[in-house]
Amino acid sequence: MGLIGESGSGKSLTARAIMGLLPHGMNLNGQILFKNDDLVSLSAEAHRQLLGNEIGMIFQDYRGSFTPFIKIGKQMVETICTHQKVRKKEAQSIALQVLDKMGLEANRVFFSYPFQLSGGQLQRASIAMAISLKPSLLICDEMTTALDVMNGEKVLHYIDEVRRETGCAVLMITHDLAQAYKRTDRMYVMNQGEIVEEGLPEQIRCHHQHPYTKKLCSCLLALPGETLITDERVMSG
Ligand SMILES: Nc1ncnc2c1ncn2[C@@H]1O[C@H](COP(=O)(O)OP(=O)(O)OP(=O)(O)O)[C@@H](O)[C@H]1O
Repeated sequence: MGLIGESGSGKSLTARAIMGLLPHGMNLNGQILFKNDDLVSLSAEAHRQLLGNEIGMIFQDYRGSFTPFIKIGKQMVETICTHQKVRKKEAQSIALQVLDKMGLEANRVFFSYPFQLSGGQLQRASIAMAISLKPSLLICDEMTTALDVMNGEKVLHYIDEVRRETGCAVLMITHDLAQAYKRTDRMYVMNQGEIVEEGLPEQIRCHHQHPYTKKLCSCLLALPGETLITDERVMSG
């Protein structure tokens, strides 16, 4: 499922509300239905129990995903052991496998401190950690922003694979309309904290009703199309 909308429309706060991680002092009204629970009326402790195993999130700001002075592998193994009933050795093999799937040099990253990795490598390691727990709902908040196109595609492809394998739901929050059209089954458009339109990607793209969706989509359609390279341009180049 894709959630799109301009910067400041409330996408990340929606995700944080699902996680029970709203900034201190913010009030929450309404319902968030997840399986048989209304997350809004759960106690903080019961809500916390759902995080990791049931609901996982890949944050836009990946730098907070790891403690700076503990090696990536140790943190992954501890997280996997806390959430799943597996021994350290098995957790280590799960961690290495997912790091590898993210296109990383699994061994090197496993034995590195966070500061020894590039931003893109660290983001992929944080995605690996969230995915290794195989949550029922995976929230991806602008997760490919720190990645180059090739690694971004690799990660999105792997998340598709995980989705097919485990049947988990993926909530993809993105500014990238093309990515949302390509990767989601249903799209929701958010404006000033409210969902103003929803539908199949084709409906949102070609048969949208709301003026705000029209404005958003026109930005994509306004991208320059492919132009033929003329002999003249080749000669002058
Ligand atoms: N900690 C906070 N305290 C007060 N207001 C906040 C806080 N975090 C976000 N907001 C406000 O809530 C609104 C929605 O923010 P949110 O981060 O959900 O936007 P977004 O759609 O995810 O934007 P972006 O695409 O830029 O990440 C914004 O007006 C923002 O200024």
